[in-house]
Amino acid sequence: MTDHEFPDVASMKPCIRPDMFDFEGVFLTRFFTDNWENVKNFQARPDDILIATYPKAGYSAIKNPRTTWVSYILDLLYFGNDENQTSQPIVQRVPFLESCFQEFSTISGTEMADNLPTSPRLIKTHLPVQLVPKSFWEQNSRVVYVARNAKDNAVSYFHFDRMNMVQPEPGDWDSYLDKFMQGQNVFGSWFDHVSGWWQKKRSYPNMLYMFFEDLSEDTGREVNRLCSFLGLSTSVQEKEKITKGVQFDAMKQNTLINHVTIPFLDCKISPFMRKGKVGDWKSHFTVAQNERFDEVYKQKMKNSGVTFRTEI
Ligand SMILES: Nc1ncnc2c1ncn2[C@@H]1O[C@H](COP(=O)(O)OS(=O)(=O)O)[C@@H](OP(=O)(O)O)[C@H]1O
Repeated sequence: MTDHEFPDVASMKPCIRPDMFDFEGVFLTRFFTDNWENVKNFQARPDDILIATYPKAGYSAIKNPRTTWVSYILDLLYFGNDENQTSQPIVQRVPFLESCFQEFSTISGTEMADNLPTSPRLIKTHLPVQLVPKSFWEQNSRVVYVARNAKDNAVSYFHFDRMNMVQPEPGDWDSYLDKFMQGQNVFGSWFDHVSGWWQKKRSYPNMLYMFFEDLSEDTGREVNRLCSFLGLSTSVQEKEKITKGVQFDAMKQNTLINHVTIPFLDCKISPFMRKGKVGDWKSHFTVAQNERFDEVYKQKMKNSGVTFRTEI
C-alpha cells in the first residue's frame, strides 16, 4: 500500500468510530490530536492560503479531502492549467492540516503540507480560531473562512457522521440535533466556531469571510470576490469555466473530488456530495425542533455580530 492508498473499508470497521474528548476546551478525536506538537509548531509561509471552515460548510482535504467547494475553486484558480496537479485527488492537493489517520496513512497533514511542491500552498483546517498554529498569524498568511447556516450545517454534519467511519456514532437525528445545540461535535460548537472566526476578522485584515449561501446564490460573483481578495487577474473566460466546473452536479461526477474512493467514507449510507442545497434543513427539522433550535440560536448568537441566511 502506498502513502495515498487506503485499506478496504470492510477490514477497517472494527478499529474505527473513535471517542470524542475535550482537548483544550474543544471536542476532538485522536485523529486530530495525535500529531498535535507538529500542528502547533507548524511553520506557515507568507504566501500560504489557509482555508478554514467548520466541518460541512463547503470547503473540503488527507485521505479525507474536504471543505471541498472553496478548496476546489482555489485549486483551479491557481493550478487549473497544471495537469500534473489536477490529476491528483484534491485531498493531496489541499492537505488537511491537523489530520493524522495513522491506521490509513503513513503521512500526516503537516507532513503533506511540508512536502507540497506548489506555491502558494493551499492548506485546509477545521480548527477553531484559537487553536490555529500561531505561525499563520505571524506570517500574515491569507485566510479564507467559509461559513454555512447552522441548520443546513447540522443536517449535513449528521449525514456525514453516519457515513464517515472515523467520526463518532451520530445516533438518531433528534439526539444529534440536541448535541449540536450543545456544541458536542468534533471540532466543537458551530456557534463558537463561526463567531470566533468572525471576531478574528476584525483584527486580521488578511482574511476573507465567505458564506455557503452566497456561493450557492451566485458562484461567479463569489469567484470574483476571491480573485479580488487574492489579487488574481484571472481572465473572464477562465473564471466562467471555473464557475461552471464547480457547480454541484459537475463536482459530484468528479471522482477526484467526490471522495467515493476514500474507504472510510461509506457512500452507500450517504454520498459525500449529498444535496448541496440551501434550505434542505426544512426536510429534516420538525416544527418543535425548529422552535427549540431558534431559541438556542438566539441566545448563543446574540453577541456574535454575524448573520446567516437559512434560505435564498
Ligand atoms: N459545488 C457545490 N455546490 C453545492 N454544495 C456543495 C458543493 N461542493 C460541496 N458542497 C456541499 O458542501 C458540503 C460538504 O462540506 P465540506 O466539503 O466542507 O465537507 S468537509 O467538512 O470537508 O467534509 C456538502 O453538503 P450537503 O450536500 O448539504 O451535505 C456538499 O454537498
